[in-house]
Amino acid sequence: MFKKYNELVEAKRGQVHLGLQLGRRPPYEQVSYPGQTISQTEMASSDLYMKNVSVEEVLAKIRDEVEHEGHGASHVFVILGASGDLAKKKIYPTLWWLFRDGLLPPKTYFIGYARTKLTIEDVQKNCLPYMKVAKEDEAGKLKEFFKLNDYVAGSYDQTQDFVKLNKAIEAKGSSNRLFYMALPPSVFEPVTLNIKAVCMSKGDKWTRIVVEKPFGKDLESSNRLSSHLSALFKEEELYRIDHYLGKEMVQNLMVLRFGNRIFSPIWNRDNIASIVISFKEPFGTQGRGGYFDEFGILRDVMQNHLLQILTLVAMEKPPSTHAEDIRNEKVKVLKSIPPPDLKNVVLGQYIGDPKGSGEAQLGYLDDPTVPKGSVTPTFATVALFVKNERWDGVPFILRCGKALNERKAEVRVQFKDVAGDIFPKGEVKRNELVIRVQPSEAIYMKMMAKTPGMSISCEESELDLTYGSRYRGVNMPDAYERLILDVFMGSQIHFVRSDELFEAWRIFTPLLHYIEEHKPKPIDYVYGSRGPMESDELMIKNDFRYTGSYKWRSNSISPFPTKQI
Ligand SMILES: NC(=O)C1=CN([C@@H]2O[C@H](COP(=O)(O)OP(=O)(O)OC[C@H]3O[C@@H](n4cnc5c(N)ncnc54)[C@H](OP(=O)(O)O)[C@@H]3O)[C@@H](O)[C@H]2O)C=CC1
Ligand SMILES: O=C1O[C@H](COP(=O)(O)O)[C@@H](O)[C@H](O)[C@H]1O
Repeated sequence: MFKKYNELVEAKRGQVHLGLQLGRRPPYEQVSYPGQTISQTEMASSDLYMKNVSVEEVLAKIRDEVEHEGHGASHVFVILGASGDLAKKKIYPTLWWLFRDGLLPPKTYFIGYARTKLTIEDVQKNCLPYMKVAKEDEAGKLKEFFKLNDYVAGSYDQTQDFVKLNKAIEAKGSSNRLFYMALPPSVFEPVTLNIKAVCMSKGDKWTRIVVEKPFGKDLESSNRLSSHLSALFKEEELYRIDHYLGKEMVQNLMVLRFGNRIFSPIWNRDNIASIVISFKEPFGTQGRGGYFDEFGILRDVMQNHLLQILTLVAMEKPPSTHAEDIRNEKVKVLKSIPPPDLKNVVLGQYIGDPKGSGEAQLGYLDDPTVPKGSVTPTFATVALFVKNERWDGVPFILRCGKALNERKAEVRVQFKDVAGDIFPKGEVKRNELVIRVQPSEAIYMKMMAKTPGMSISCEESELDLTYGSRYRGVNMPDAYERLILDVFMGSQIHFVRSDELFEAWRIFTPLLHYIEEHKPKPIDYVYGSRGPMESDELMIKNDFRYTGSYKWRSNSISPFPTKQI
């Protein structure tokens, strides 16, 4: 296990071009240059990097760590809200997968903390259904994992309970500390205050705080939370998770755009007509309408996941792949986006499908946890504009909804019509580059090709990079696995910085306040449909053409019959 973690650290260190900041990277000697200062690309841990320390100091620190290897823990991961839904469905399973695959640093311990009095056996029982344990092969390893777990029951606002938690952490020895806030936002403030007061790591060990969304409800509440957190912690100690940034195809956007010569010259308003970024889910609120109703689809998905994807699609090339360079570019894009005009907004709410079965028969308002007559949107399409030289006039259409016809998240870049078309009218269709985030990751470029054979007409075809066939058997880690590992390693590339958050709320707050004040009735759409027709109309108005003529033939079936010779 130890070996594997080191291999990963080494592999990541090899990717200096990916700008990863490592929490720890033995052995340093191979890459150090005595007398020189650690530079951005010769990174050590982010905290060391921030202090711009010399190589000699880094070496001394590493030697010290190696000397004390035998004693104490290296890391303690604290799950706050350990009795909750996120903890059992995502955080514990993710820690288990990382542990099972030998990707965690050696001597990592886990401590659950929540008000409910639980034993480790209870925690294990709660999480087991989500941990995907291969029964015979992994039973021993699972035992090992839970042996490294502890649980402390305590309140969120009593400092003496956090003193108890601190004692449990200290019992593991001197360690780096990660606190994962799997908690409702209502207790963020007392919990972070108590961590700062009594649970911070000592000496040269670091503390990192992972914060889950929602990061506020609007610009004002988000700013309040940001000021609270920044008064307690340094920005490099804060990891704001947007789990879409951990998805393979979202991470791939940087490589696709900046690692290919073919895209950069056409990635602009001269060539692109519109860009659609979609999120669709085929189920409704599933009895969690009470929670959802407070936020609605704009806060739940659009203001964070879709806007984050937009920034990666629209940003300029950063000077390097260092986290701060990337996040600077993302912020610049956000600063260029004015709040949406109401004429570019369609809001919907699902109603039951009388012909459907089970949950599909129930509309949003039939959920007993949803307040009567709620006008909270469960679907939204919003066209945004990036007012800069590259994108002026190009609509970025963000579209998301619950209880739709399929599960899908994708980016669809639609190019302009061919100028001076010489083919029969209507035959040539627009090119489209589709980046499918989920399910079944794929990138395909819809393009025109001559119809094979004697024909001289053209037809729609594709360049197809379907991951399932191109990368057969490759393990695709879950978004949380990548992101939690990044926290261990001190890489903030895939985390949201406070100024990104500020801009994201600045863009959406006027619309959110309008909805709260004026309560416009969302358009009904039937459970299991594509959403309101008005959304398609808004897309047409914003220069997205859907022809419905494209037919994809799976690449596993050859359309050409093999000739018998
Ligand atoms: N490598 C691969 O795996 C490949 C897979 N394919 C698959 O082939 C299928 C077709 O691909 P695709 O490009 O992308 O085909 P189309 O251009 O035919 O469809 C594009 C999308 O347009 C949307 N749409 C449907 N009706 C309307 C409408 N009236 N107005 C506006 N939009 C509409 C649909 O999405 P929505 O309902 O979300 O609006 C649809 O998915 C897909 O299932 C795709 O995944 C294609 C190529 C390669
Ligand atoms: O953040 C959220 O995301 C999920 C969808 O995540 P996915 O990885 O399954 O696509 C969504 O269901 C939830 O409402 C939202 O809060």
